[in-house]
Amino acid sequence: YMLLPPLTRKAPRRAPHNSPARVRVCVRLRPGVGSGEGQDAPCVRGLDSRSLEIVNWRNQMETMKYQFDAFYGDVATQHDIYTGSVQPILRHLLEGQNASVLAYGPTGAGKTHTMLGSPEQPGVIPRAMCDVLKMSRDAVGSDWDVSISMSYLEIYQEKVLDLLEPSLQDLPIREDRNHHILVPGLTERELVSFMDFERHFLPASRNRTVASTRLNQRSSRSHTVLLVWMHQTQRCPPHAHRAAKLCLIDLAGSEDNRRTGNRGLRLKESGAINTSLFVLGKVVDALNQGLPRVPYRDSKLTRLLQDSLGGSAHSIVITNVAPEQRFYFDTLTTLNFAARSKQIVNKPFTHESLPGMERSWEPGHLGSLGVVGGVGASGLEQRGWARSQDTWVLWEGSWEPRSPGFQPPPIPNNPGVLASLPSLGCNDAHVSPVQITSKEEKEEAGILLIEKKKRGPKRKVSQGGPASHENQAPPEWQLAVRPDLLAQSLKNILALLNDGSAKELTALHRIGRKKAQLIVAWRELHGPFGKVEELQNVEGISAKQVASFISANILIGIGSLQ
Ligand SMILES: Nc1ncnc2c1ncn2[C@@H]1O[C@H](COP(=O)(O)OP(=O)(O)OP(=O)(O)O)[C@@H](O)[C@H]1O
Repeated sequence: YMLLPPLTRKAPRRAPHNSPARVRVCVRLRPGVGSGEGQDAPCVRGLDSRSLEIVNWRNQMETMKYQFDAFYGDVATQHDIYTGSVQPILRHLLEGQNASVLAYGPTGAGKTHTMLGSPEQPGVIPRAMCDVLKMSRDAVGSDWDVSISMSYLEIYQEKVLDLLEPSLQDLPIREDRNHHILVPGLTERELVSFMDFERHFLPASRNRTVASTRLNQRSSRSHTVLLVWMHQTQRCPPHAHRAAKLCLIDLAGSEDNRRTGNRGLRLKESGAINTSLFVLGKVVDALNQGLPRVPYRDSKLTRLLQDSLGGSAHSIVITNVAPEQRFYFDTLTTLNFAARSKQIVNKPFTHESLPGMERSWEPGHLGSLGVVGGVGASGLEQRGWARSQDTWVLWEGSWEPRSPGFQPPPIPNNPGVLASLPSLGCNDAHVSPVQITSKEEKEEAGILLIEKKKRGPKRKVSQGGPASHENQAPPEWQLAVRPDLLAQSLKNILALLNDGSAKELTALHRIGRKKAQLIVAWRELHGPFGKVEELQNVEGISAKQVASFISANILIGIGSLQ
């Protein structure tokens, strides 16, 4: 049963005709590491060739189901992934259309295995190179002359570094008048055979490895992009020319989103990784929903991919996840990220009602709401926004499971949110700096910014948290929820109030068994509620309690919005 209203779901939008191509998303589950006793039960289970479920074994009842374009279980081979999801898009290169393959997921989930593989189990990159080079050989004797070349770069801390020529640092990204994305100065090597490819690619990969030992795990903290160009020229007049680009990308580990207390370089790295991955999610979302604005320019990665994601390009994101229970939280976040524009088959649910503990976290569109959250057996997870001048931070955090009825403290909407979350007992906090400056972007993120001219002296904290939190709240800003989302949330709560059994009603915050019974009795006598506020007509429920009920169920953590 869906307990929290779908605060973050947007009305499905049909992509208009001629709209940019959809980005396909598939999930690959890596086999478990180790065997025998002590081995975790896997937290991810395949249901069919497109669906999977994730199980939190601390509470087996907490299960989420997702549907993607394809799901590859732990027995899937490199060949299965390649022929099932990658090879079909390569033929479009011959038509002069760009393509991209991105491996996404936390460290150790199998991105490099999927993209690169090993000599025994070659991955997407060597297989695609073989096919592309074969296409050029097959063209011999045809009307077209096909040539192949490659560039290899890394995006590290929002800087473009040339791996074929490591002395070239921080290259610019430009767009020509035909909207092709170029990296002036980037080294390009012509390839005739697979041996040529290995000759350039292997030492360049070592460049990356050398840097990683020096720069502390740089390999999983940078995005590596192999660009493969296919140029075709007609042998006979009019000697037409076609160019297509294939981008093969091993993304930085998505778990870097969730580092706590990072300082210095680590914090800078996290920020840069988060910016790119966060914007990538927004780009994929915008393309798949047919939104008029796609925020390619907001990160180096998406800017580089501007002509390879959307438009007439063909793209696939391979989301890698690990089965071990200890990666449950990473896996859940990764799947939620990947599922932003996918259908979530059902919402988190619990079969049993344990008053106050069965609230489940609503997954969905990151940042589409000021703060969302809910209490589940795995604790409480919340997301929110905070602002520091023109930089917004998106934060996420979780609290350990608490006693029934546990409410999170109010979260300050201020730039010090990173520092303050751990002190509030939030043990898995992380932030992602994002530039959100235009009104359009704020609306996209679901943020309504309310500028307050001046706030008076310290106000009372409204949700029972320590008063000191209020000291950290910014004097001039507060966040509110977009009215349409708010209306939708209220509608869903109303539906539950009108249709839920007494037991189901106790799943709502601030509704215990007694109040639930009062509501059901009132409903039987007077018929359904017209609006949530009418709860105050129920004898034994005051207007004040209704206000607190609404804010606890919709705006958990936004203490100032009352
Ligand atoms: N499908 C698979 N079958 C067998 N082994 C796998 C599979 N996927 C990953 N592995 C193994 O798991 C380990 C971690 O995988 P890998 O290095 O590809 O992760 P990653 O996501 O690229 O991590 P990082 O972000 O740190 O680079 C490696 O030893 C790899 O060989």
